[in-house]
Amino acid sequence: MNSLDHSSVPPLKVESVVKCFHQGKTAIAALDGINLTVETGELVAIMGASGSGKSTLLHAMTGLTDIDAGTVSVDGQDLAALSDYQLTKFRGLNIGLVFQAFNLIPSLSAEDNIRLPATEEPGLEERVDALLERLDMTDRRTHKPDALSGGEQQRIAIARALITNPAILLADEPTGSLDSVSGQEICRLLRELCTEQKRTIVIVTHEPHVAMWADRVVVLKDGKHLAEFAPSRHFDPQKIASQYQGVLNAAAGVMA
Ligand SMILES: Nc1ncnc2c1ncn2[C@@H]1O[C@H](COP(=O)(O)OP(=O)(O)OP(=O)(O)O)[C@@H](O)[C@H]1O
Repeated sequence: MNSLDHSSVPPLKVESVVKCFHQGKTAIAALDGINLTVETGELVAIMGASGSGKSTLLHAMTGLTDIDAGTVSVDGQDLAALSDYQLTKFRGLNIGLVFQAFNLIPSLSAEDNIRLPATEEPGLEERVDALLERLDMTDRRTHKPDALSGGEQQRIAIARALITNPAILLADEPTGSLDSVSGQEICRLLRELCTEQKRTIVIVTHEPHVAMWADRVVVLKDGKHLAEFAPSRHFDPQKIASQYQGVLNAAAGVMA
C-alpha cells in the first residue's frame, strides 16, 4: 500500500484544552490546559496514573467530548467548528478508533467488518485486500469474529480503523484484552504502520511494554501535560518504566 500524503498541517493539534466535569458544586478539571501536536508518521503514547485525564483527552481528540476551552484540530479542521452531523461524518473519514474490546460486529465476517466504515467507491476492494494482506489476515477474511483469536480480532479492528485512510488512528489500551505475545504483535504492527506507511497513531496505555514502541511518551498528571520523553530505543519495558517513574519523581521533587 502506498504511503499516505497528508499535507504539512499536523494531523493532530490540541491547544490549551480544558474539560471540567461537575459533581454537585464541585468542578473537576479532567483536562487543564493541554497542548499536544502530533506529526505525520508519529506514534505517541499517552501515560499517566488512573484519573490523570488520558481517556478524557482521547475522547476530546475524537470530538466525542465537548471541551470547555481550547481547540482540537484534526488534519487542520477545528472539531468544534463542525455541526454534529458534519462531525460524525468527519470522524468517520478522518479518525480511526481502536478499542481494548475490539468492538467488531459478531454477525459480520472479518472482511465485512473492515468494509463497514467505508463508502462504496472505486478502489475499496483493493484497499480491503491490501489491508488484509498487510495485516496477515487474508486467509481469515471470511471468518466471523468468534472464530478469530483476540490478536486476530484486533488486527481486523485496526484494518477497519484504517479503511478510510484516516488522518489519525487513536487507540485506547489496544492490548488490554490480549495475552502478552499477541499484545506485542499488535504493538509491533502499529509501530510498522507508522514507519512504513506514515500513519499517525496515538495510544493511551498504562503499560511500559506498549509505550516502548512509541516515538514519544506524553505523561499526564491531574489533567496537565506533565512531561514527555523519547523511549530508549532498546525496546526494554523496564527502561521505559524507570524513565516514566523518573518523570513522576522529578515532578514530585523526589531525588533519584
Ligand atoms: N463523566 C464523568 N463525570 C465526572 N467525572 C469524570 C467523568 N469522566 C471522568 N471524570 C473524572 O475526570 C478525571 C479524569 O478521568 P479520565 O477517565 O480521563 O482518567 P484516566 O487517566 O483515563 O483514568 P484511567 O486510567 O483510570 O482510565 C478523573 O478525576 C475522573 O474521575
